[in-house]
Amino acid sequence: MATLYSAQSCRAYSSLPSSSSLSSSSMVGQLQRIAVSKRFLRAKISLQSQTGSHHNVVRMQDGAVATTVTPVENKTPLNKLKEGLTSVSSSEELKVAASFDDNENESSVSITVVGASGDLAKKKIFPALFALYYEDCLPKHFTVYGYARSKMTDAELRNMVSKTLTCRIDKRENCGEKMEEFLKRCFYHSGQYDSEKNFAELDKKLKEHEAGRVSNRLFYLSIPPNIFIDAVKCASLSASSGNGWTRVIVEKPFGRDSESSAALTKSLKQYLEEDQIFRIDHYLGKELVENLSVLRFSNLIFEPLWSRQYIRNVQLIFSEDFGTEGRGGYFDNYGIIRDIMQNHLLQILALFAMETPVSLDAEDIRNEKVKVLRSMRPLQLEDVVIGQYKSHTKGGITYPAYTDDKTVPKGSLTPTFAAAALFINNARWDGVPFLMKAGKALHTKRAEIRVQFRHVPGNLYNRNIGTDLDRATNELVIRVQPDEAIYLKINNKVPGLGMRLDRSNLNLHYAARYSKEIPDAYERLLLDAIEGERRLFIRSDELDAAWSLFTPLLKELEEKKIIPEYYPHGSRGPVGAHYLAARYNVRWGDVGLEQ
Ligand SMILES: NC(=O)C1=CN([C@@H]2O[C@H](COP(=O)(O)OP(=O)(O)OC[C@H]3O[C@@H](n4cnc5c(N)ncnc54)[C@H](OP(=O)(O)O)[C@@H]3O)[C@@H](O)[C@H]2O)C=CC1
Ligand SMILES: O=C1O[C@H](COP(=O)(O)O)[C@@H](O)[C@H](O)[C@H]1O
Repeated sequence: MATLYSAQSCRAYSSLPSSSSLSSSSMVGQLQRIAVSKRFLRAKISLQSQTGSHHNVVRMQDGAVATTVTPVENKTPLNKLKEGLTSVSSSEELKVAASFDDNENESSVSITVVGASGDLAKKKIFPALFALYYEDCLPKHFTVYGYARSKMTDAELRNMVSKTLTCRIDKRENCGEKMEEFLKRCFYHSGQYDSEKNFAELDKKLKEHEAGRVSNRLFYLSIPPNIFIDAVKCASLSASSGNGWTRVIVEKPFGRDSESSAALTKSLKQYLEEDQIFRIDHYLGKELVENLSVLRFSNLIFEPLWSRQYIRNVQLIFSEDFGTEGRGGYFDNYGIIRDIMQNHLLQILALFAMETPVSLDAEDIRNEKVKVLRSMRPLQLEDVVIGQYKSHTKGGITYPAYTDDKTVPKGSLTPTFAAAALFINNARWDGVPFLMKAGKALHTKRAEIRVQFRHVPGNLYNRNIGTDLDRATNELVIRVQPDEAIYLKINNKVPGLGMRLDRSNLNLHYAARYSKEIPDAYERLLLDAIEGERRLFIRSDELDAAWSLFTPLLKELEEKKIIPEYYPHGSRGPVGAHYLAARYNVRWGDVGLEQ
């Protein structure tokens, strides 16, 4: 099957044929297509000399070729491409007089991982940067700096990082060599997070690497939230770029309620403009979450069904089969509602439920998402069930309770499980329950979106289905992880002379359909931040709206000291979740024989 549009890997575009100037008639369609799908464009921009100037050529995966017009100084290639595209009119002869390569050669990107000695940096950020390097997605002149208080030499940082780098299963070619090359571009600077002097030293080192080129700087704050502002202040005052862009990726948690989140935003904005702040929610970078809009907006069969008219309920389910394990100190201050629901699941909900955006531009999409969030009613206590895992012995092994974690205060009431019913009070979704369920130390690790459709009115085959009409409900399942898949449960005739129906799956199983390994969410998001693409990052008004929904509930839970329902480590979680769903006439789709 042919692949439509856009490159999936930067690497696939590294060698492009020469192209001469192209006429508008052949180009306009292609340019429009690039314009509408520019977010998906991961095409390598090839720079070719033509009559003394330089000509920018982009080849789409389906072989289409497009050229772009003069870029603007000091922009990343993708932005330059966007700039070029918007200035093309349908009647124009596309003559290109651009010089991307000069800009490319003159600009550099320095990525500083603040908190480089930490868990997230080792587990996710350095491996994602390497994967981008391996895929030729990083700019020609880039440098990675680790920054933390721990004392380390460059060699020690490289040694630490090298232990976490992996090669793609489908691309082992030259991987060792690439790792060596990547590690040579990694450096370390030890400093305090609240020391302008230490950041000024970093600035000096960055300048040496930038060697007089336009300097673009990305700071990834991979540190505990209580030191975000110190680090932002020092980075901004002492180490921001003098002639290029400076961007800061901020990790969650973005506060713990409306007030603290607003205070964080206010403090960040003392040092940064909103468009420099990239609030990361790594679930938005997951492949199947990214695909949600494609599925809905580019297939005729789904969009007409996407409303209260046909959808009975939507379920957003997150479960982990391990406990807080070492992160109990952090977790106890937040709990599962803040850790997973208020951000990851709510973001998926907003993307799922939004109206068709004007375009795929970041602001158009975020405008629609924020409308969904603002149309929702804040959660009430009766809409929620909370739980906490207790110790459980199985097969001679004893699994600890949440409160057995030494970093968790004894008697903590922090929920490690929650189920909630949310409603969107707009014309499309009025009355449709959006049920969320999130938990740690459950029986399985999974994240999925389940869409249960209404029963077929006057179904001719009701007799063959039996009394339990729920068993015949069409259900669309988007399995975000693991083993990514999209499947649709349909009723089907069991082959044979009789008339017996069963429920079968139309199944798009990614491992069977696509040979390419799925990139980690952090790869996509880091690349977006480098390219200045904000679509998958949280805007401050989205964040405010998200906190408004959860803050009253969180306060009430804490003030009233609501006792969670205890569930055994490794179980399916509290039964209360089933009663909650039943109140809205819903059965959780992940429970039962066939899932
Ligand atoms: N780990 C994960 O899976 C996830 C993490 N996050 C978020 O990412 C950020 C980083 O997480 P993670 O790597 O786990 O964090 P860590 O606790 O590992 O902290 C990162 C680094 O920050 C420094 N640090 C830790 N505590 C303090 C402190 N009290 N004061 C000053 N410096 C401190 C340490 O470096 P040094 O001592 O060398 O200065 C440490 O190596 C956090 O905001 C977290 O909430 C988000 C999603 C998942
Ligand atoms: O943000 C978080 O996400 C992880 C789960 O991420 P995943 O990509 O592994 O599904 C979760 O374990 C952690 O508690 C939370 O802070």
